Amino acid sequence: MSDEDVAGRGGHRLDRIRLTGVSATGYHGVFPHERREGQTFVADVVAHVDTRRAAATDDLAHTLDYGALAEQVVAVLAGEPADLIETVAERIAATVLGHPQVQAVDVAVHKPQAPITVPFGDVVVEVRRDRTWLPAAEPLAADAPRWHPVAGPSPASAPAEPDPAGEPLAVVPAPVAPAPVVPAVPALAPPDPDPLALAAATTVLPAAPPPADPPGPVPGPVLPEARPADDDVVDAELVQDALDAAPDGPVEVVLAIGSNLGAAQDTLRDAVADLAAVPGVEVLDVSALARTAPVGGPEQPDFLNAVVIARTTLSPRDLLRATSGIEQAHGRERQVHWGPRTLDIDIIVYGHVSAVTDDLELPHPRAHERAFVLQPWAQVRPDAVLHGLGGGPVAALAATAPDRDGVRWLALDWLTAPVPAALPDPGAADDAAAADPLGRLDP
Ligand SMILES: Nc1ncnc2c1ncn2[C@@H]1O[C@H](COP(=O)(O)OP(=O)(O)OP(=O)(O)O)[C@@H](O)[C@H]1O
Ligand SMILES: Nc1nc2c(c(=O)[nH]1)N=C(CO)CN2
Repeated sequence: MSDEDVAGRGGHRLDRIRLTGVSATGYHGVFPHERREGQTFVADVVAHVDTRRAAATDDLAHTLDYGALAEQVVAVLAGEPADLIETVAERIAATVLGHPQVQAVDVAVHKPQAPITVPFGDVVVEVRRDRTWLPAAEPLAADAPRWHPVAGPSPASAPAEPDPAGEPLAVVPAPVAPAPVVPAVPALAPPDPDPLALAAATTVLPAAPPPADPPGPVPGPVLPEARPADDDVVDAELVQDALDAAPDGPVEVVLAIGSNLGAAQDTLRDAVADLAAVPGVEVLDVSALARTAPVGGPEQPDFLNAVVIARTTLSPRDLLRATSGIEQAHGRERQVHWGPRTLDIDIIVYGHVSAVTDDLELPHPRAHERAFVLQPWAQVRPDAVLHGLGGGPVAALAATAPDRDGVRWLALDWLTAPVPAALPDPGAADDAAAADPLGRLDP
């Protein structure tokens, strides 16, 4: 199997969960006797994931449960027959990628009893698939039946029956209940009494059942949509995860907006209006405007930052699409990491959802250490609590954040007040702290 590293966001090597030698009797093969009699198939799986959150919390709910994974692999091996072990490998890869926290997967399917006419040790097909190089087969369906060589699919709950010839059925793969699926990363915080937030946490990322639970009706994996079997144009959009699911009801979200290029205050005002105009987004509150020293990146002008509290019925990823669209409409370019920008919109929290995926991380992974986010947030929601790793009461985090001294001033009426002459270029005057052009709040 490929031993090449898989890089996660930021270029770091992803961690690996390796499961080897999972075996089951399956009915794959092109020959009738293979379909009839079955043989042993063995699979090795390496899931490439970021295990830090699970390790930090020592919580199974934040990683891939290898027990559940093994059951899913067996269900594919012992499931619907395919002619080729290539197809079996793709099905396993698709099933493993159904776990949103898995960024890439290596699968090897061995067929040690393959009908080969010369002595041989093993024959194995190895594939690596990820979210850009997608599997070319369907994943295991949540309600996949076990396979019977004579009768075909049969409900997992049905007892073995004699076959028409009066003989007991020869080989019935072990009943495999659809494996419980570990959610992307469920909320770390205790359930929020706010029914909206709770709905978000439980609907978007359902909590994992405790490992000791007997197999029962559990939600299946969030799977790629069906596609024609021989469609070799693989559409990256087809792989979905829990962050694509719309919530049952409106969810409160916190968005951080920032700008340090062009007419920053006008841009931020427009951004608030643009957000309010997105169908499925209702702006509830907008914080004071902060003038902040740049954190990280090259030398650049001060930022203007604010926080928007909104309510949304969009899925987390649809919300990200909407915010990215607004950034682009305001001429956002990504040339320099943490470089100057006309408009930046970060999703700080989406209800109590916690998730780490390639394109969206919730809560925003750096929010807990950014006074330019925390101070405006605490100003508009003094009792807010940031959940997740490094979280805590927002006001307290703001008071200790490393960049707290860079938050120069806060202006309350920035949405309605005319833009003062001193403001168009936030980076122009370094003595802005002293010469507060709006003279409102002193942080
Ligand atoms: N919570 C989140 N909010 C917004 N973007 C996110 C989030 N989590 C992950 N991303 C991803 O981050 C990518 C890069 O975002 P962006 O260029 O705005 O980063 P940045 O603002 O320069 O840095 P930072 O993420 O540290 O604020 C986005 O395209 C998006 O897919
Ligand atoms: N003061 C300040 N510094 C930053 C900001 C920002 O909005 N304000 N955004 C960054 C990347 O999102 C990096 N650094």
